[in-house]
Amino acid sequence: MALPKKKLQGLVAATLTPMTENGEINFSVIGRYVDYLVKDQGVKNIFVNGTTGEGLSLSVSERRQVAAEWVAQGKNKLDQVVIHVGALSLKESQELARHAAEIGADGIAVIAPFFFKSQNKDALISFLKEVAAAAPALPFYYYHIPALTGVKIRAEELLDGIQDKIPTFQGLKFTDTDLLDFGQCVDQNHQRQFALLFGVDEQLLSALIMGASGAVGSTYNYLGKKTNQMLEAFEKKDFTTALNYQFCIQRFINYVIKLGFGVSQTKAIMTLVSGIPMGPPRLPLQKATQEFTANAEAKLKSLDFLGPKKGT
Ligand SMILES: CC(=O)N[C@@H]([C@@H](O)[C@H](O)[C@H](O)CO)[C@@H](O)CC(=O)C(=O)O
Repeated sequence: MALPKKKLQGLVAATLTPMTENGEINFSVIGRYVDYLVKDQGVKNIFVNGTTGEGLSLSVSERRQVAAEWVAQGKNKLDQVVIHVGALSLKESQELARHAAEIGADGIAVIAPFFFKSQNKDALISFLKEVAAAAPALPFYYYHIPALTGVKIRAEELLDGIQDKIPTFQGLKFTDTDLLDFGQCVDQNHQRQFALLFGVDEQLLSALIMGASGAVGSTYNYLGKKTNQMLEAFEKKDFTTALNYQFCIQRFINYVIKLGFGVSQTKAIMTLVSGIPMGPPRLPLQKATQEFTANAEAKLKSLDFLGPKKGT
């Protein structure tokens, strides 16, 4: 079994899937997107085809092409490319896992199936195990996001003994505000063998104190640099500075959440901040309004989050 080159840590940007105005995937900007993450945001790990990437709104063929493009464009630039391969169909998920291995991805992640839901931990692990087995040389991450899947099996319960069932298991992407559950995952992970990646950007500092090894999120696409400053202050045990950064990031996220915030709005903000066109989301999501974008821009400016504008 191949182990990861290095444990996944630090910031991981949950990438958006750029689209053209008529709803096709805009592969042509992915190279620029990689450079922007690395050079402007200091983010060298990505999580592709997840929630932010609208992975579950893409066809299997599109998911394969998007994954392949990110891996190709990220070669020698990015540290790790993790592909989300979760699907309602086990066969599709296995196909995507095999494909991720073929193209040279650094890991795969899987969400809990959310139409027919696993009723208990064993059922969920049986599903995850079958997917992981389709890519036996790739590190496997469970993507815990109960608010969207409706699968409420606690992560700490799932983690208990999981490597006996899934030998490639390498960690969790934990997108939930239940810090008791997250803390108990960290507590179990005393040998620090797993990457425990937190997914609620506005609460990252609390998770770092609990022992998160890194974070996967949508805002690291455009607030990666700011968040990296928070991580640096935390590493130096300068908790006052770290908290100031977290509060500043919270002011922005709190503001946009009140306006209505999701993938569509993230596409609008990323277009504004990076100058790279992300295009509209795919239905059933709807494009962010111009009013949202204008308000978000004013807030970014007032917080001094807008660097010099890039040419499009
Ligand atoms: C529900 C949701 O989309 N959560 C985001 C967060 O980054 C979120 O946008 C952020 O914390 C703002 O609330 C990520 O956890 C999602 C993510 O990493 C992904 O795209 O897979």
